[in-house]
Amino acid sequence: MSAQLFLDGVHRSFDGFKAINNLTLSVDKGDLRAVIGPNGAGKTTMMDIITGKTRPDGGEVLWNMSTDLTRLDEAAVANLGIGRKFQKPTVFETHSVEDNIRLALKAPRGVFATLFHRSDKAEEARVTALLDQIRLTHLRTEDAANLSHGQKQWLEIGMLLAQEPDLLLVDEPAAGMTDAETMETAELLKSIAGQRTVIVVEHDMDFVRALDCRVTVLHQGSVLAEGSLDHVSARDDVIEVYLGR
Ligand SMILES: Nc1ncnc2c1ncn2[C@@H]1O[C@H](COP(=O)(O)OP(=O)(O)OP(=O)(O)O)[C@@H](O)[C@H]1O
Repeated sequence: MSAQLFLDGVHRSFDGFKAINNLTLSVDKGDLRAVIGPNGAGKTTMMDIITGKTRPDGGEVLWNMSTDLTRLDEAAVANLGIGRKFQKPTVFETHSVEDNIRLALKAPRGVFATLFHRSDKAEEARVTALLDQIRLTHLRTEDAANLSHGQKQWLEIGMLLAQEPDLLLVDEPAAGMTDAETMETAELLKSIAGQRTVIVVEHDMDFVRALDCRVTVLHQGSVLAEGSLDHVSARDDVIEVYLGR
C-alpha cells in the first residue's frame, strides 16, 4: 500500500458515545479529498485525531505507512508537514498582507513567529509567488484587518503554504463566504492539490461540486460511502442520513 495517510480501525468515544467508530480511510499523496457528513458525523473529531489534538481509544493513523500519528503530540504532527486550517481565520490583523506571509515563512511549522527578520531575494520571490497563488497580490500592502472574510481565509491558507506542508487539512473554508469567494476558494484548493495533499471538511455542496474530487461521506463515525459527488449523492443510504428519512 502506498497511502500517504491511512486511518486504520480508529475509535474514539466521548462518555460512551462513539464519535469515531472503526474508521478506516486512505488518502494518497497529492489527492484532493472532500469529507462530508451530517452534523455530529465525526468530521472534526477525525481532524483532531489526525493532528494529534485528540487521542483515539484504538486504531492507527499511519503517515507514509510508517509513522503512527496517534503517538505524537500536535507540535510533532505539524513538524512532519501536516498543516491545519481551522474554520475561523487567524491572521495578524495589524500587519500587512505581505508581512503576514513573511512571518509565516520564518516560523517553525505549527507556530507563527512574532519577530520580523531581514528579507532576502529568495524570500521575496517566495512571498510574491504565494501572494499570486492566493490571489492577494493587489492587496499586498493592505492591513489584513481590511480584508474581506474570504480574503482572510486565503491569506491564512497562504501562511500555511509558506510552511510547505505535505498535507493540508481545511475545515469548512466556504462558511461565511460569498458565492464568488466560494468558487475562487475551490480553484485555490485545486491549485494546491497535486503538489500537496488536501483534505477539506465542508457542508456546502456547491463548493464540494466545484472541488470536483473524490468525496468521503462520514456517518456515525465511519465511512458510509466514497466516490464522486454524483456517485455518493445518488445512493439511498447517503440521501437517508442527509434527509433523515
Ligand atoms: N470533546 C468532546 N466531548 C464530548 N463529546 C464530543 C467531543 N468532541 C466531539 N464530541 C461529540 O462527538 C460527536 C461527533 O462530533 P464532531 O464535532 O466530530 O462531528 P462533525 O461531523 O464535525 O459535526 P459538525 O458538522 O456539526 O461540525 C458529536 O456528537 C459531538 O457532540
